[in-house]
Order: sequence, then structure tokens, then C-alpha cells
Amino acid sequence: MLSSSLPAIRLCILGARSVTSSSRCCAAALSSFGRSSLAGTFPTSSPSLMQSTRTAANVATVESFSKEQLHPRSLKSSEPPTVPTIDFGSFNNVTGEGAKHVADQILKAALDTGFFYLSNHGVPQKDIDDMFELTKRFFAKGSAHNAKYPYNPEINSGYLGIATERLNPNSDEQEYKEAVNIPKLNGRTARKEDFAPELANNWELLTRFHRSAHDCLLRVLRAFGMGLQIPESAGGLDYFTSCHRYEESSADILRILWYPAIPADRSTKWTRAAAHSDYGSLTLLFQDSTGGLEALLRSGNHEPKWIPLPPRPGTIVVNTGDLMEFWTEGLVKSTAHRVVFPDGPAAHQDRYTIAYFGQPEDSTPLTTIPSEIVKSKVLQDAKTGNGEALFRGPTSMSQERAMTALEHLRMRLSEIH
Ligand SMILES: O=C(O)CCC(=O)C(=O)O
Ligand SMILES: [Fe+2]
Repeated sequence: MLSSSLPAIRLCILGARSVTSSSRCCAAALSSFGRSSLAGTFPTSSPSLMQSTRTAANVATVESFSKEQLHPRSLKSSEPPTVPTIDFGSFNNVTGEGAKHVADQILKAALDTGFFYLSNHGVPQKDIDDMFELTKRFFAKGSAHNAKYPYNPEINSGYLGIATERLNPNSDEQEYKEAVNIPKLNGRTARKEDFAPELANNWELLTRFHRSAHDCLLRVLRAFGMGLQIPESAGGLDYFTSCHRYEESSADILRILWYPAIPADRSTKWTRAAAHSDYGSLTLLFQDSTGGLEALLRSGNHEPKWIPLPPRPGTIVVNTGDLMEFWTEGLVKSTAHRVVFPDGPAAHQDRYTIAYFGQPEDSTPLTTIPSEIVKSKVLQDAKTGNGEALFRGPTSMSQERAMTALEHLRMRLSEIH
């Protein structure tokens, strides 16, 4: 499954309420749809409404970015794409050259593959270790016990047992994993009493971890604001963070996962996590040492291949989701990925991971971001016929209302339920 088959995020609702406020991600937010709703990951299998709603480009003459910048991989030879480790330490000084260098590295990785590893990410190692310990203790209680605190689809929260989620409904593979989704702990959605005692008794750790993962998300989003050169007047570095406020309703999910060792039952076609793309803004992934994560990456003009993304000590994996691909008109990739059973003895090891799925606030409209880099790419595509060019831009919103993050979420859910 290729990221080019990403589903419809571009959907606009013709004739609906218009948006006349400023172009800022959050400033243009519509009225709230109430409590935050469902989140996680969804398959990329539906036909692209994006294509069906595209119109001719509004061609202008902006060409300030080189072809290499805008289509970094298409010009390269057949060498396999690399997923870099980026030292995020110097991004704290957001005004210095060091920060700019980091932001450029992040953007390049997002353009190249949609994946990168981050070291010095700022989430305390002690909390990561404690979270993995908690995750192991929790799943060791057994599925019969944990099933008493089941998944609630209304708020995308709670426990999911083996083979209850199908990240790729077009595949006949079943997913050999258990998971718990924990929405943001900001007093709006998740209630302690809905979780098993092992988790409820560690609410402080969960709250702290949620917050520090979200803080990391915000820092990476600032790097995207810098890398994509969002003008100060449109929000600059805070363009994305202003619609990812922790206190507000959004569908961010902290998910703890257990992939048990390979099952004895070979009559079922098992996998760990089927191929999918993540549908939010950014995902942060904390892995144990087992491995098995793979991304579908293209080398030059060759067919894409599944490339392993083994754990690198001291790092987390970050990948850009469907909304980032949408906001940048396909410039940034939301890349298909999966988790397979490793070969050899590692197949007989359990695997634990912790994922943080970043989502914008529910009422955030899904419009193209005000970035000259994005605009140049779209205009260049329009000239060369390379891609489905459209730069709608914020000013064209007077007759169409962009779908909101929450509406998008509901649409995705309706496709899989
Ligand atoms: O557990 C992992 O390594 C990745 C899981 C994943 O991609 C997901 O749940 O969206
Ligand atoms: Fe994923």
C-alpha cells in the first residue's frame, strides 16, 4: 500500500458554513464539536476523495525552491533511502543556526521518507523505563482481567484484545497484539475509573508521560513550522502548536502495546500490525529492543520495499501522519508501515511499544498551510504535470468550508466500522 493511495483529507463541504477568519491553523478553528473523539491509526485503503475534489491550479510564478528540495527522492539514484537519527538537543535554542539546521534535517527526512529517529528528544529516560515496566505488568494480568475495561469507540479509549483491530481491512491477516488507548489526561475525556487498577494506580506516571510526550510533539511541530518557513504573520513557529494545545479537545492517544511471541496456532494468518499509515499529525514511537517495525520506502524509480526500522538506543521513531501530508499538499509523506514477526529466535520474544499519536484540536480546519515551500511545490507540479497540483490557500475558503480534524476522524471511522 503506497502513501499515494491516502484517503480523502481534502474533502471540502460545499455550501456549508464559511470560514472568514485568519489563516492561522487555530485562529481559523470552527466552533467546538464537544468532547474529543476517536483517534489512533486507520488504513489507507479507501479511494482518494482528494483526487475527486481537486481542481485546476491557480498558477502563479513562484519558483524559489529547487527541484531537488521539492522532490528530493525522485531525482536520486537507486540507493536505498536512509532514515536519519537527528539530534534534537540544539533545537531548544529556537533562534540559533543550530535550530535551523535541525529543522531542515527534520523537514528533509519528512520529505524523503516520512520517518526519522530523534535523540535528545526531551522525554525523561526514567519515565520511559517506568512506562515500559508498567506496560509489562499491565499485560501480564491477562486478557480476561483486562477485558473488563474494554475499548470504548465513542472516545477511542480502553483495552483492545488480540485480533480486534485490523489496521488494513483489505488484508486477511489478523493482528497478534493487545493495546490500551489512553486519551489526553486533561480532564476532558479519560476517566481514571474506566481503566484497570494497574493503570489507575499509576495515574501520575501516565499523566506525566502523556504531557512530556505531548511537549515533545509540540517541539517537533515547531521545527516543522521553522523548516516549512511559515511566515511570522501566519503564526511562524507556532503555526502548528497553536492548534495542538494540550488543554483543548483533541484526539491525541497514548497507546501501550504488547505483541506476544509468535502464536502456536498456525491456521490463522497472523501478523503483528498490518500495513497502514497513521492519520494524525505526527506519531512518536518508543520501542523495546525486539524490532519488527518496517516502512514502505522507495529507492529512485524502483518499486517501494519494506525497510526495517530497528530500535536505535536512546532514540524514538517519529513519523508524519496523513494530516501532515494533507497540510503540505503531499510534500511531506505519510508513509505506510507495519510490524512483522522478526526472523529467528527473536520471533519467540514478546515485543512492547508505546506510541503517542499527535492530533490537532477537533475544530482545526484541514486547509493547505501558508508555506512558500508547499506553494512552490504545487506550482511546479502544475507546470510539469507532475502530481495533482492545487494550491487552494487560505483565501479561497470563502465558499467552501474545509473539513475539520474531528470530521475527518469520523469519516475514517465510518470507513472501518
Ligand atoms: O508498535 C509499533 O512498532 C508500531 C505500531 C503502529 O504503527 C501503530 O499502532 O500505528
Ligand atoms: Fe502506525
